[in-house]
Amino acid sequence: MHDRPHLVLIGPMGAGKTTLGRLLAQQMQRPFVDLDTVIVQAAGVTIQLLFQREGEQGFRKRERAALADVLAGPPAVIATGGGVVLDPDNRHALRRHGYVVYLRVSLATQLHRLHGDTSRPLLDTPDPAARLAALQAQRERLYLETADLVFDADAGSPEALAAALAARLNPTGTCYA
Ligand SMILES: Nc1ncnc2c1ncn2[C@@H]1O[C@H](COP(=O)(O)OP(=O)(O)O)[C@@H](O)[C@H]1O
Ligand SMILES: O=C(O)C1=C[C@@H](OP(=O)(O)O)[C@@H](O)[C@H](O)C1
Ligand SMILES: [Mg+2]
Repeated sequence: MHDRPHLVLIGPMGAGKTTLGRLLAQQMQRPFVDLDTVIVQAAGVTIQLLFQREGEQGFRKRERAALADVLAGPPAVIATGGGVVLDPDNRHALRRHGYVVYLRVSLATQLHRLHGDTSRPLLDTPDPAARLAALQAQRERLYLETADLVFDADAGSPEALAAALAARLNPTGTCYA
């Protein structure tokens, strides 16, 4: 058994973690786990409601617990939420149990992909572009220090990007290079 069994996607909102993760898991014949979905299923309410009721802090607590559970489970392709790297214990756990890929995209791509989205409470603001830029300024360093591989996910269909990323990984989900 590989000692870092999971393939983990990190990166900002709109990078395509959920979309590419699902496709990659199919391609690699591994289970797909979306961390936000695990949190929502455990809580029984949406992420917007969790933020309303418990604040971002409450959401982060649930996110930390969900991540620990998922990392202790069977080898999977895991799509995280954009803020998972804020917690130092999460960063450590991700690197210990997974091969971590940072999906890098431009601010313009994020804005384009997330236009009209109402499911992300952090974007419920008059100026989503400024919010995304501020989040990236805070988090980019954390994505880079956590990642084993940085993958440019800015252009191309989800299918083409998933195939290109899979081509850079061997069957255990670690990098050839
Ligand atoms: N390569 C892509 N090209 C165009 N649209 C994409 C691509 N990847 C994802 N999307 C779209 O962008 C939005 C955000 O994708 P999602 O996978 O939810 O990102 P994340 O999980 O990183 O926030 C979704 O509507 C998705 O369909
Ligand atoms: O960047 C963030 O802090 C968040 C990203 C979201 O996931 P995606 O990155 O999949 O959109 C979700 O976890 C929550 O709304 C908070
Ligand atoms: Mg997602």
